[in-house]
Amino acid sequence: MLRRVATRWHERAGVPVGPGDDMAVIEVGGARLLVAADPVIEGVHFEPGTHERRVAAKAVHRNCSDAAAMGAIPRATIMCVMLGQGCDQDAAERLLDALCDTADAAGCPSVGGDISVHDGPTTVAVTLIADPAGAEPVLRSRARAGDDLYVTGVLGGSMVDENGYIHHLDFSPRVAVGRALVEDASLRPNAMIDLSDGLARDLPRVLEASGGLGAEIELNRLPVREVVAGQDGWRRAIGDGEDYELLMSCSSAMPATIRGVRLTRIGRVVADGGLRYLTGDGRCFTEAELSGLGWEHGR
Ligand SMILES: Nc1ncnc2c1ncn2[C@@H]1O[C@H](COP(=O)(O)OP(=O)(O)OP(=O)(O)O)[C@@H](O)[C@H]1O
Ligand SMILES: Cc1ncc(C[n+]2csc(CCOP(=O)(O)O)c2C)c(N)n1
Ligand SMILES: [Mg+2]
Repeated sequence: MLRRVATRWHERAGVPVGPGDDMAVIEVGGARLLVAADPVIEGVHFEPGTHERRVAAKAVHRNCSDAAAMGAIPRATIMCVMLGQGCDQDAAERLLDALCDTADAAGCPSVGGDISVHDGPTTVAVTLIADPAGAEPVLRSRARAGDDLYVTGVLGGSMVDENGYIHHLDFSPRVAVGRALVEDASLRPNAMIDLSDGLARDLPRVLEASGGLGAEIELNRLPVREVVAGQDGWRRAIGDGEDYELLMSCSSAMPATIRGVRLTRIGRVVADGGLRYLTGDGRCFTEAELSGLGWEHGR
Protein backbone atom coordinates (compact mmCIF):
# COMPACT_ATOMS: atom_id res chain seq x y z
CA MET A 1 0.00 0.00 0.00
CA LEU A 2 2.78 2.45 0.90
CA ARG A 3 4.57 1.60 -2.36
CA ARG A 4 1.37 2.54 -4.17
CA VAL A 5 1.32 5.89 -2.36
CA ALA A 6 4.97 6.43 -3.33
CA THR A 7 4.43 5.61 -7.00
CA ARG A 8 1.45 7.98 -7.21
CA TRP A 9 3.57 10.86 -5.89
CA HIS A 10 5.25 13.28 -8.27
CA GLU A 11 7.26 16.44 -7.62
CA ARG A 12 5.10 19.47 -6.99
CA ALA A 13 6.02 23.10 -6.48
CA GLY A 14 5.77 24.11 -2.83
CA VAL A 15 6.21 20.57 -1.49
CA PRO A 16 9.93 20.00 -0.78
CA VAL A 17 9.20 16.68 0.97
CA GLY A 18 6.14 14.62 -0.05
CA PRO A 19 4.97 11.21 1.26
CA GLY A 20 7.66 8.86 2.52
CA ASP A 21 9.28 10.61 5.47
CA ASP A 22 8.15 10.99 9.09
CA MET A 23 6.52 14.30 8.15
CA ALA A 24 5.90 16.07 4.86
CA VAL A 25 7.37 19.55 4.33
CA ILE A 26 5.21 22.16 2.61
CA GLU A 27 5.86 25.82 1.75
CA VAL A 28 3.16 28.25 2.82
CA GLY A 29 3.54 31.96 2.21
CA GLY A 30 7.30 31.65 1.96
CA ALA A 31 7.61 29.68 5.21
CA ARG A 32 8.06 25.94 5.65
CA LEU A 33 5.70 23.80 7.72
CA LEU A 34 5.84 20.11 8.53
CA VAL A 35 2.66 18.02 8.54
CA ALA A 36 1.87 14.39 9.44
CA ALA A 37 -1.01 12.28 10.77
CA ASP A 38 -1.11 9.12 12.88
CA PRO A 39 -4.15 7.57 14.59
CA VAL A 40 -4.64 5.49 17.71
CA ILE A 41 -7.30 2.80 17.31
CA GLU A 42 -8.85 0.83 20.18
CA GLY A 43 -7.77 -2.80 19.89
CA VAL A 44 -4.85 -1.90 17.60
CA HIS A 45 -2.91 0.79 19.45
CA PHE A 46 -4.45 0.48 22.92
CA GLU A 47 -6.44 -2.16 24.82
CA PRO A 48 -10.15 -1.52 25.46
CA GLY A 49 -10.46 -0.07 28.97
CA THR A 50 -7.21 1.92 28.81
CA HIS A 51 -7.57 5.17 30.76
CA GLU A 52 -8.48 8.11 28.53
CA ARG A 53 -5.44 10.10 29.75
CA ARG A 54 -3.13 7.39 28.43
CA VAL A 55 -4.99 7.10 25.11
CA ALA A 56 -4.74 10.87 24.68
CA ALA A 57 -1.06 10.93 25.60
CA LYS A 58 -0.25 8.25 23.06
CA ALA A 59 -2.34 9.93 20.35
CA VAL A 60 -0.50 13.25 20.73
CA HIS A 61 2.97 11.97 21.61
CA ARG A 62 3.36 9.53 18.76
CA ASN A 63 2.82 12.41 16.37
CA CYS A 64 5.33 14.53 18.31
CA SER A 65 7.75 11.63 17.92
CA ASP A 66 7.55 12.11 14.14
CA ALA A 67 8.37 15.81 14.62
CA ALA A 68 11.34 14.81 16.80
CA ALA A 69 12.60 12.59 13.98
CA MET A 70 12.67 15.63 11.64
CA GLY A 71 14.26 17.92 14.28
CA ALA A 72 11.10 20.06 14.28
CA ILE A 73 8.98 21.67 17.01
CA PRO A 74 5.29 20.62 17.38
CA ARG A 75 3.04 23.68 16.99
CA ALA A 76 -0.62 22.68 16.50
CA THR A 77 -2.83 19.62 16.23
CA ILE A 78 -6.13 18.82 14.53
CA MET A 79 -7.98 15.87 16.03
CA CYS A 80 -10.64 13.65 14.48
CA VAL A 81 -12.22 11.76 17.36
CA MET A 82 -14.41 8.76 16.49
CA LEU A 83 -16.14 7.52 19.61
CA GLY A 84 -17.06 3.84 19.82
CA GLN A 85 -20.39 2.80 21.31
CA GLY A 86 -18.69 1.62 24.49
CA CYS A 87 -17.66 5.23 25.12
CA ASP A 88 -20.31 6.94 27.26
CA GLN A 89 -20.70 10.70 27.76
CA ASP A 90 -18.35 10.82 30.78
CA ALA A 91 -15.65 8.80 29.04
CA ALA A 92 -15.95 10.98 25.93
CA GLU A 93 -15.53 14.14 28.01
CA ARG A 94 -12.53 12.67 29.81
CA LEU A 95 -10.96 11.79 26.45
CA LEU A 96 -11.55 15.22 24.92
CA ASP A 97 -10.24 17.03 28.02
CA ALA A 98 -7.17 14.80 28.08
CA LEU A 99 -6.48 15.39 24.38
CA CYS A 100 -6.59 19.18 24.88
CA ASP A 101 -4.46 19.01 28.05
CA THR A 102 -1.82 16.75 26.49
CA ALA A 103 -1.63 18.79 23.31
CA ASP A 104 -1.31 22.04 25.32
CA ALA A 105 1.46 20.56 27.45
CA ALA A 106 3.29 19.37 24.32
CA GLY A 107 3.16 22.88 22.83
CA CYS A 108 0.80 21.89 20.01
CA PRO A 109 -2.71 22.95 21.10
CA SER A 110 -5.70 21.34 19.43
CA VAL A 111 -6.95 23.94 16.94
CA GLY A 112 -9.76 21.95 15.36
CA GLY A 113 -10.98 18.58 14.23
CA ASP A 114 -14.16 16.58 14.32
CA ILE A 115 -16.17 14.39 16.69
CA SER A 116 -18.34 11.51 15.51
CA VAL A 117 -19.90 8.36 16.94
CA HIS A 118 -19.82 4.99 15.22
CA ASP A 119 -20.17 1.34 16.13
CA GLY A 120 -16.49 0.61 15.51
CA PRO A 121 -13.57 1.00 17.91
CA THR A 122 -12.81 4.37 19.53
CA THR A 123 -10.24 6.07 17.31
CA VAL A 124 -8.34 9.34 17.56
CA ALA A 125 -6.63 10.50 14.35
CA VAL A 126 -4.25 13.37 15.08
CA THR A 127 -2.79 15.66 12.43
CA LEU A 128 0.29 17.52 13.64
CA ILE A 129 1.75 20.73 12.28
CA ALA A 130 5.35 21.40 13.23
CA ASP A 131 7.88 24.20 12.74
CA PRO A 132 11.40 23.60 11.43
CA ALA A 133 12.30 26.78 13.39
CA GLY A 134 15.29 27.77 11.32
CA ALA A 135 16.75 24.28 10.94
CA GLU A 136 16.75 22.11 7.84
CA PRO A 137 14.53 19.06 8.58
CA VAL A 138 16.48 15.79 8.86
CA LEU A 139 15.25 13.30 6.26
CA ARG A 140 15.35 9.51 6.44
CA SER A 141 16.77 9.38 2.91
CA ARG A 142 20.24 10.84 3.42
CA ALA A 143 22.15 8.04 5.17
CA ARG A 144 25.63 7.42 3.72
CA ALA A 145 27.89 4.37 3.61
CA GLY A 146 30.37 4.65 6.45
CA ASP A 147 27.92 6.39 8.83
CA ASP A 148 27.56 5.10 12.37
CA LEU A 149 24.05 4.19 13.56
CA TYR A 150 22.90 5.41 16.97
CA VAL A 151 19.67 5.03 18.96
CA THR A 152 18.32 7.02 21.90
CA GLY A 153 17.12 5.33 25.10
CA VAL A 154 16.42 1.60 25.33
CA LEU A 155 14.49 -0.70 22.98
CA GLY A 156 11.98 -3.56 23.36
CA GLY A 157 9.31 -4.42 25.92
CA SER A 158 7.09 -1.49 25.04
CA MET A 159 3.94 -3.36 26.11
CA VAL A 160 5.29 -4.73 29.42
CA ASP A 161 3.77 -3.25 32.57
CA GLU A 162 6.77 -2.11 34.65
CA ASN A 163 5.17 -1.29 38.00
CA GLY A 164 2.54 0.89 36.33
CA TYR A 165 4.69 2.30 33.49
CA ILE A 166 3.80 0.92 30.06
CA HIS A 167 6.14 2.45 27.52
CA HIS A 168 3.89 2.45 24.41
CA LEU A 169 1.34 4.51 26.35
CA ASP A 170 3.54 6.48 28.75
CA PHE A 171 6.64 7.42 26.70
CA SER A 172 7.97 10.98 26.29
CA PRO A 173 8.63 11.91 22.66
CA ARG A 174 12.27 12.87 21.98
CA VAL A 175 11.52 16.39 20.73
CA ALA A 176 14.24 18.08 22.82
CA VAL A 177 16.84 15.59 21.58
CA GLY A 178 15.74 16.09 17.96
CA ARG A 179 16.10 19.83 18.40
CA ALA A 180 19.52 19.60 20.05
CA LEU A 181 20.69 17.48 17.10
CA VAL A 182 19.71 20.07 14.48
CA GLU A 183 20.77 23.15 16.44
CA ASP A 184 24.44 22.07 16.64
CA ALA A 185 26.06 21.41 13.25
CA SER A 186 28.57 19.01 14.85
CA LEU A 187 25.70 16.78 16.06
CA ARG A 188 23.46 16.88 13.00
CA PRO A 189 22.68 13.34 11.73
CA ASN A 190 22.62 12.65 8.01
CA ALA A 191 19.36 10.72 8.39
CA MET A 192 16.88 10.06 11.18
CA ILE A 193 13.60 8.16 11.81
CA ASP A 194 11.59 7.41 14.93
CA LEU A 195 11.24 3.73 15.83
CA SER A 196 7.55 2.85 15.79
CA ASP A 197 7.40 -0.54 14.06
CA GLY A 198 10.65 -1.91 15.51
CA LEU A 199 14.23 -1.45 14.30
CA ALA A 200 13.90 -4.57 12.11
CA ARG A 201 11.26 -2.77 10.05
CA ASP A 202 12.26 0.88 10.45
CA LEU A 203 15.99 0.60 9.67
CA PRO A 204 15.28 -0.97 6.24
CA ARG A 205 13.10 2.09 5.47
CA VAL A 206 16.11 4.36 6.04
CA LEU A 207 18.39 2.14 3.96
CA GLU A 208 15.92 1.84 1.11
CA ALA A 209 15.10 5.58 1.11
CA SER A 210 18.83 6.33 1.05
CA GLY A 211 19.29 4.55 -2.25
CA GLY A 212 19.54 0.88 -1.27
CA LEU A 213 22.36 0.92 1.29
CA GLY A 214 23.17 -1.94 3.70
CA ALA A 215 24.01 -1.98 7.41
CA GLU A 216 25.68 -4.09 10.07
CA ILE A 217 23.96 -4.15 13.45
CA GLU A 218 25.98 -5.45 16.40
CA LEU A 219 23.27 -7.22 18.38
CA ASN A 220 25.25 -7.25 21.63
CA ARG A 221 25.48 -3.45 21.53
CA LEU A 222 21.68 -2.93 21.46
CA PRO A 223 20.39 -1.12 24.54
CA VAL A 224 17.65 -3.54 25.65
CA ARG A 225 14.94 -2.55 28.15
CA GLU A 226 15.78 -4.29 31.43
CA VAL A 227 12.46 -6.20 31.73
CA VAL A 228 13.09 -8.01 28.43
CA ALA A 229 16.89 -8.27 28.63
CA GLY A 230 18.30 -11.81 28.55
CA GLN A 231 19.64 -14.27 26.05
CA ASP A 232 17.37 -13.28 23.17
CA GLY A 233 16.66 -9.75 24.40
CA TRP A 234 17.86 -8.43 21.06
CA ARG A 235 14.85 -10.04 19.35
CA ARG A 236 12.58 -7.98 21.57
CA ALA A 237 14.71 -4.85 20.97
CA ILE A 238 14.39 -5.02 17.19
CA GLY A 239 10.96 -6.65 16.99
CA ASP A 240 8.57 -5.37 19.67
CA GLY A 241 8.06 -1.91 18.17
CA GLU A 242 6.63 1.28 19.66
CA ASP A 243 9.93 2.31 21.19
CA TYR A 244 9.36 5.88 19.98
CA GLU A 245 13.12 6.36 20.17
CA LEU A 246 15.23 8.02 17.47
CA LEU A 247 17.44 6.02 15.10
CA MET A 248 20.09 8.21 13.44
CA SER A 249 22.79 7.78 10.86
CA CYS A 250 25.78 9.99 11.67
CA SER A 251 29.12 10.73 10.08
CA SER A 252 30.59 12.20 13.28
CA ALA A 253 30.99 10.56 16.71
CA MET A 254 28.09 11.33 19.04
CA PRO A 255 28.21 12.05 22.79
CA ALA A 256 27.05 9.41 25.31
CA THR A 257 23.99 11.50 26.24
CA ILE A 258 22.03 14.36 24.73
CA ARG A 259 19.65 16.38 26.91
CA GLY A 260 20.02 13.65 29.55
CA VAL A 261 19.01 10.89 27.11
CA ARG A 262 21.38 8.00 26.47
CA LEU A 263 22.76 7.53 22.96
CA THR A 264 24.16 4.15 21.88
CA ARG A 265 26.12 3.26 18.77
CA ILE A 266 24.59 0.02 17.47
CA GLY A 267 26.32 -0.48 14.13
CA ARG A 268 27.12 1.16 10.84
CA VAL A 269 25.86 1.78 7.34
CA VAL A 270 27.61 -0.05 4.49
CA ALA A 271 27.40 0.24 0.72
CA ASP A 272 26.77 -3.42 -0.11
CA GLY A 273 25.70 -6.69 1.41
CA GLY A 274 22.22 -5.68 2.57
CA LEU A 275 21.21 -5.50 6.24
CA ARG A 276 23.06 -7.97 8.46
CA TYR A 277 22.75 -8.57 12.18
CA LEU A 278 25.97 -9.76 13.87
CA THR A 279 25.93 -11.74 17.13
CA GLY A 280 28.77 -11.51 19.64
CA ASP A 281 29.81 -15.12 18.93
CA GLY A 282 30.47 -14.74 15.20
CA ARG A 283 27.02 -15.65 13.84
CA CYS A 284 25.19 -13.45 11.35
CA PHE A 285 21.48 -13.09 10.49
CA THR A 286 20.34 -11.55 7.23
CA GLU A 287 17.36 -9.19 7.01
CA ALA A 288 15.36 -12.00 5.34
CA GLU A 289 16.09 -14.39 8.22
CA LEU A 290 14.59 -11.92 10.70
CA SER A 291 11.80 -10.65 8.46
CA GLY A 292 9.16 -11.92 10.90
CA LEU A 293 10.28 -9.41 13.53
CA GLY A 294 8.65 -5.98 13.79
CA TRP A 295 5.11 -4.74 13.41
CA GLU A 296 3.14 -4.83 10.20
CA HIS A 297 -0.57 -3.95 10.08
CA GLY A 298 -2.76 -6.78 8.82
CA ARG A 299 -0.15 -9.48 9.31
N1 LIG B 1 -2.81 7.07 2.94
C1 LIG B 1 -1.66 7.71 2.72
N2 LIG B 1 -1.56 8.67 1.80
C2 LIG B 1 -0.41 9.33 1.58
N3 LIG B 1 0.73 9.06 2.23
C3 LIG B 1 0.70 8.09 3.17
C4 LIG B 1 -0.48 7.37 3.47
N4 LIG B 1 -0.21 6.48 4.43
C5 LIG B 1 1.08 6.64 4.75
N5 LIG B 1 1.63 7.60 3.97
C6 LIG B 1 3.02 8.07 4.03
O1 LIG B 1 3.91 6.96 3.94
C7 LIG B 1 5.03 7.14 4.78
C8 LIG B 1 5.19 5.96 5.72
O2 LIG B 1 4.03 5.86 6.54
P1 LIG B 1 4.11 5.36 8.03
O3 LIG B 1 2.77 5.43 8.61
O4 LIG B 1 4.85 4.07 8.05
O5 LIG B 1 4.95 6.55 8.69
P2 LIG B 1 6.14 6.41 9.70
O6 LIG B 1 6.49 7.73 10.26
O7 LIG B 1 7.21 5.66 8.99
O8 LIG B 1 5.56 5.51 10.86
P3 LIG B 1 4.53 5.95 11.98
O9 LIG B 1 3.19 6.08 11.29
O10 LIG B 1 4.54 4.81 12.91
O11 LIG B 1 5.01 7.24 12.55
C9 LIG B 1 4.82 8.46 5.51
O12 LIG B 1 5.55 9.47 4.88
C10 LIG B 1 3.34 8.71 5.36
O13 LIG B 1 3.03 10.09 5.34
C1 LIG C 1 -3.89 -3.58 21.75
C2 LIG C 1 -2.53 -3.49 21.17
N1 LIG C 1 -2.11 -4.43 20.30
C3 LIG C 1 -0.88 -4.35 19.71
C4 LIG C 1 -0.03 -3.33 20.03
C5 LIG C 1 1.35 -3.23 19.38
N2 LIG C 1 1.37 -2.33 18.24
C6 LIG C 1 0.28 -1.76 17.74
S1 LIG C 1 0.59 -0.72 16.47
C7 LIG C 1 2.26 -1.01 16.57
C8 LIG C 1 3.25 -0.34 15.64
C9 LIG C 1 3.09 1.16 15.53
O1 LIG C 1 1.87 1.53 14.93
P1 LIG C 1 1.74 2.24 13.50
O2 LIG C 1 2.43 1.34 12.49
O3 LIG C 1 0.27 2.39 13.26
O4 LIG C 1 2.46 3.56 13.62
C10 LIG C 1 2.53 -1.94 17.58
C11 LIG C 1 3.87 -2.46 17.95
C12 LIG C 1 -0.51 -2.34 20.93
N3 LIG C 1 0.23 -1.28 21.27
N4 LIG C 1 -1.75 -2.45 21.50
MG1 LIG D 1 7.73 7.99 12.12
